Amino acid sequence: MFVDRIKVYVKAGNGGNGCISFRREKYVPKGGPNGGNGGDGGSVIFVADPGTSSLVDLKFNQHIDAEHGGHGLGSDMHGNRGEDLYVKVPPGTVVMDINNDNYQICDLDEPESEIVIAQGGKGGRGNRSFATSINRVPRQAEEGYPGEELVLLLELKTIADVGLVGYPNAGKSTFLNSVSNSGAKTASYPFTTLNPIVGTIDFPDFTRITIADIPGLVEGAHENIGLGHHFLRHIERTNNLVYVLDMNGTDGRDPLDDLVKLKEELELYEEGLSDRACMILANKMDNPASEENLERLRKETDLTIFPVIAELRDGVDEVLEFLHKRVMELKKSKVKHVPKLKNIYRKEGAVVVDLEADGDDFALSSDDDFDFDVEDLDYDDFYDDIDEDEV
Ligand SMILES: Nc1nc2c(ncn2[C@@H]2O[C@H](COP(=O)(O)OP(=O)(O)OP(=O)(O)O)[C@@H](O)[C@H]2O)c(=O)[nH]1
Ligand SMILES: [Mg+2]
Repeated sequence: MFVDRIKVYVKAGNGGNGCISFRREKYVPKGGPNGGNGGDGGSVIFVADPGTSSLVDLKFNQHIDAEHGGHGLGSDMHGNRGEDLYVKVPPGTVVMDINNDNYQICDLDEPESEIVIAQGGKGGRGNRSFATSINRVPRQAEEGYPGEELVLLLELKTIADVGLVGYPNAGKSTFLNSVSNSGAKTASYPFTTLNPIVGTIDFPDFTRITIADIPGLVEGAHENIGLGHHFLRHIERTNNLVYVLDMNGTDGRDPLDDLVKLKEELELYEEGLSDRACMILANKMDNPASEENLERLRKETDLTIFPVIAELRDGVDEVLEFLHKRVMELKKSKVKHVPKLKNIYRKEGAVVVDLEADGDDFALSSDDDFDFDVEDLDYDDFYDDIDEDEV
């Protein structure tokens, strides 16, 4: 089973209570306070685990509770720290706070990234911690603080470089299987694929692209007809969309008509979504009617069209080459060059920051038009890297 939307209750551990206790020994009748502190409660931590592909390990309405901290004891014994609870979720999981208008707490879109979803409560201090020179016998201790508690909506939004969009039976899974080992089931009936399946393609230059087989769209998908939202959600995060058309026009369909309607569905779900279409995979070109449809299609659209017989792997390499190039170019343009700090010093009262980016040196001075206040800068991290004398 594949689950991509689930509600869970999350509760971090409470801190343990502090203890009130006094040293009592045979020859020490009036011993000092020795009540230990309570241990901190464990936190609930979500981890984006690449080995997890669906939220199926969690049950709807499941309670996810981290361990409480132990209470403090006499003889200065502190309570044990509650253990943190790590919960594996698939990369691409969006975490929302149900009690706060589905406010988005985080988006675990980076594999291996983790976030403390609910912070464990701090342990209370025992009476030993309250002793002062004035009050040597404090009869006072703190209770542990409660751990954070949340009701969450987890939603998985597939992350892939390319998304295959098409009507049921167009041949999306057949294509993906022909180029990757996705193992998507193919069959001659619609809705064979019910969940997004991501195939990975490795290239000889050690780059890789991922292609998601997004289940068949139907008219009205934007209104959630045919589980439309369930499918469309996974297109939101795919930067390159490929329209997969059945050029045969099986079941009385017309590929040109399909193209118009697919575009329409995307736009109705989210304005501008259809701008992400980068090509048309004109499939099932193994039929005489297909050639004629292809000619008509060429006149109707400016998108690059690749005629393909997915079933025979005919033409699929050209498609891969095109997608590979496109994805890599997009990725390259997104790389941010973070400037490297070389030096900070004062010059005539102004703070000057020397930076290096892309092999070029440049300097910023507080005399320049900064849109932040130099005094507000946190230099601590910078100072670690540079010579104290120069500052
Ligand atoms: N003639 C012909 N049939 C094809 C070709 N590619 C796929 N098919 C057939 O079309 C049918 C549907 O293929 P799928 O890959 O399951 O289609 P899909 O788009 O994944 O369909 P859903 O998962 O239902 O959305 C299967 O019977 C395939 O064998 C092709 O190039 N030529
Ligand atoms: Mg399929």
